[in-house]
This record gives sequence, C-alpha cells and structure tokens, in this order.
Amino acid sequence: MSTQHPIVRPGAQVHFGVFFQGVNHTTIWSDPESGSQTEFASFERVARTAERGLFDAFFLGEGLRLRESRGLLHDLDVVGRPDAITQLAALAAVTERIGLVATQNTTYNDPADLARRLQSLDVLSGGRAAWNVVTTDNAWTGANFRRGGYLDHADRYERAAAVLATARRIWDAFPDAGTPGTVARVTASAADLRTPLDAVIDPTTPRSPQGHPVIFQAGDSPAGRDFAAANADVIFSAHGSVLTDALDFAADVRRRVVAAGRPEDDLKIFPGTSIIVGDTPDEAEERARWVRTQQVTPATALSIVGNIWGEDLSAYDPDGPLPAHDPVVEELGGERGSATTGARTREIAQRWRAIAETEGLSIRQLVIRNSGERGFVGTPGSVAEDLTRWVRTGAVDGFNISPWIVPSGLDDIVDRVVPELQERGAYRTAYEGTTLREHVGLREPLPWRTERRDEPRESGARAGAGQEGEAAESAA
Ligand SMILES: Cc1cc2nc3c(=O)[nH]c(=O)nc-3n(C[C@H](O)[C@H](O)[C@H](O)COP(=O)(O)O)c2cc1C
Repeated sequence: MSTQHPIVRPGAQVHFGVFFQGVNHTTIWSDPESGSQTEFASFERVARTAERGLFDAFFLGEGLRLRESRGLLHDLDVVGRPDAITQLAALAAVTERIGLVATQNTTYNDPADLARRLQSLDVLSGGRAAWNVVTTDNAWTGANFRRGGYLDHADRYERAAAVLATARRIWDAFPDAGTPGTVARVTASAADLRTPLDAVIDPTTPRSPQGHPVIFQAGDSPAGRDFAAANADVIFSAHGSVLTDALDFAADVRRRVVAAGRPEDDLKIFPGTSIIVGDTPDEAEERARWVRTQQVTPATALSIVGNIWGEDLSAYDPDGPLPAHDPVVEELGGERGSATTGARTREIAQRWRAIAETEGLSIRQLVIRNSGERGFVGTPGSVAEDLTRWVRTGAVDGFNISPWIVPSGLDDIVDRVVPELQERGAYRTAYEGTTLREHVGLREPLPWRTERRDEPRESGARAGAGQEGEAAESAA
C-alpha cells in the first residue's frame, strides 16, 4: 500500500470491531472447520476472542431474508442466526466489556419497540449497546414483514430521521435516577409516510451508564452520509480496501459533519474489511487466494455478474468470458440488495471488460479478483503497519473485521496482529472504560449537547427536546 499520504494523527490508535453480515457469502460456512450459523457457541467463542483482543465492539448486521436475483437465491447465503438484539443480550451475559452493536432497520420497525429493546440491551449490558441504523435497500425485507409499501430512497431517510429522533426522545423522557416525578410522555415525530409515527408513547426503560445506545449508521449515498453526519456517532462504510478511496470518503464525510454543526472528529469512521495473515507474504497471498475461491463459487460469480447485467446469467459458463453484450439495465436497482444501488451498470461493465481482457480472466476469475480488493493481506507485522497508517493518515478511526471463518477467524488477528499493533503503540493494552461510548472515544449523546446549547436542561425534563428531532429531519 502507498506510503505517500501524510501522517496527520501521529499518536492515533487502531480500533477494532468484529462484524457479521446478516446473510452473506463472506464467511465460509462450508469448510469442515466452520462452526454453525445458528448455534450460540459459535458467536460466544468469537465474542470472547474479540474481548480478549480488546475490541471495541461485536457487531451484527441484519438480513431478514435470503438474497435473490430474479427469483434465484444466492447459493452460498445462509440464514438462521437468532435475532440480533436477543443474540447480543445473551452475549452480554458471557462478556464484560466489549460493545454490542445491533443492526435494526427503520423502514419496517416502529420507534417505540426499537427504543425499548435497544435501551433494554444497553441497561442489561451496563452501557455497551449500539444501534446500527439502516434503511434497508430491498423490498423483499418488507415482504417478510408483510408491510409491502417499499419506500422511495429519500422517504426512507426521512423516516429514519423521524424514527431515530423519536427513539432518542423516548430514551430521554425517563426521569433521571433519583429524580422524583412522573414519566413524561413523548409525542413521536410525525412523518407523512405510510406507517404513521405520530403516536403518544410512554417511555419504559431507564438510561444506561452511557446514556443512550451509541448510534452507528450504514448507508453510502449522499443522503445516507448526510444522515450519518447529522445523527450518528460511527459511520460503518464499505471504504475499507483502498487507502486513497478511504481518504476521499473521510474528507467528504467530515465536510458533511462540519456542515451539520459538529466537530469534524465527532463521527468516527469504521469501514468493513477483512484481514488475512501468514508467516510470509507468499503464504498470506496463497491463503487469501484460497479464501476468495471458497467465497466465490461458480454460481456466486454468475449471480454477481448477473446483477450488473440485469439478467439471469446462470446458463453462462463461469469459466468463460463476460457477456459480449451490454447490461440490459441502466442502473443497479434497489431490489438487488447492493450498497452500489444506483451505480451505472454500463460503466461497471466497461471497467470489468477492460480488466478481464487485459488480464485474460474468466467470469469467475474476475469476480475473485474484484473480491481481492476487500482487505489486508500480509504478515502480522506488515498488516499492523498498514492498519496504523490508515488510522494515522486520518482515513479511518477503526475497522470492522468480518472473519472469513467462524469461530476461529479472529484467532490470528488477536494473537498475532494485535501484539504487533501494541508494540507500535497503536493499540490499547487494556480497556480504559466500561462502556462502548468510552471504548470508541465518543462524547456524550448528541441530543444532550444540542439541548444544552439551545436551552439549559432541567433535571428529568429531557422529554420533548424538539430541536434535535427537527435538526435531524431537516438534514435527512
Ligand atoms: C457498509 C454497509 C453495511 C450495510 N449493512 C446493512 C445491514 O446489515 N442490513 C440492512 O438492512 N442494510 C444494510 N445496509 C444497507 C443500507 O441500509 C442502505 O439501505 C443501503 O446502503 C442504501 O442506502 P444508501 O443509498 O444511502 O447507501 C448496509 C449498507 C452499507 C453501505
């Protein structure tokens, strides 16, 4: 990786989270060494390993339905993992410090229910919970919820802001500990969407040691980035492979954070990535090649390319060339379940064809090559150098690592990469706090600061702090 980028944060430390997608083909479940997607023991072992490695967080994505393209399911996708909040509550009982991040979508959930369940996790875990706020990029999730009514992109973010603002008011409406008085009622933000939000809600759960659950956000469009800039503590991005791309993303996001009236370091950047190490660079490369080959079966390769071309390519030869014709759709549509929704398919096809022709690659080889751009491969020392450089050039604050095998996939990172980082003074040697907010290095919850700036807060009267809701809504 390039060394030309200036070090702007010389003492900055690397932070880690471990991330599991809801349904995915990143984890190689077919390997004989692999544990079960459904058994608690798999996740307990990973969480304990991550805590031994002093990770900030254990983070569950959410995929409530198998992914599909034109009726064909992705062949490697697995489901069956218990609900994220329930799973994290169980993990809270067998861990002590590590943060617990639950992805929950705002399109198909209601704020009173979400606020109560997330705050319960926060209280039960002693202030270790976070909510990864997503809008969900596909209609089939809605079908699972029997909601139908998939919202337009802009409406989804408008609803997300209203749901989050309402949840925050519910959290703050509970009286401070030791404050006598009745619980204040919350009028939810009205949002003129298909699911009305304008109910009156009674808060039912007290605050935790960290006040509110920490807010993560995953969404990459300009609207998604603005939503994070106005509302989130951590942005979970897909920009975790190429340093120049990560630096561009960081500069863009920080501009948006400042425009939202916040200090630029207020939103922490944690991209998803993967780490594969070996004793020598060659051994690491060989392992990485094997992992990618397992992750990209012939059917997966055809399905990924079929998404771009907008048609069923399952009859194509995965060991043959890309289709000779152009994609039949102009843009990647929302129903395809991809964070690249809206991307111009013909531009992608042109780029892929040029690579395939120059390097002489088949369909499957091309997809394997592309997936190789997702992460860090090398010796423990060289990977530690790269990760430290990413943090100290200001590209990221930390990384959400997706293990390629469960439950042993973090062992090398905790036992070999973390010590290398610690030797470089680039990683904590003990947890300094007890809450997730402290691990990540966050300030107090955003609404408390907004409220204090705008009007002095009276004890027990956080309910109806309308400015935060309005700011969030106008920024969405
Ligand atoms: C890195 C990343 C991770 C995501 N993880 C999830 C997830 O676990 N569950 C989900 O429903 N959506 C997830 N999403 C999708 C977002 O919810 C969002 O719907 C999608 O990215 C479209 O919004 P955008 O155009 O702002 O990116 C993720 C998006 C990104 C970029």
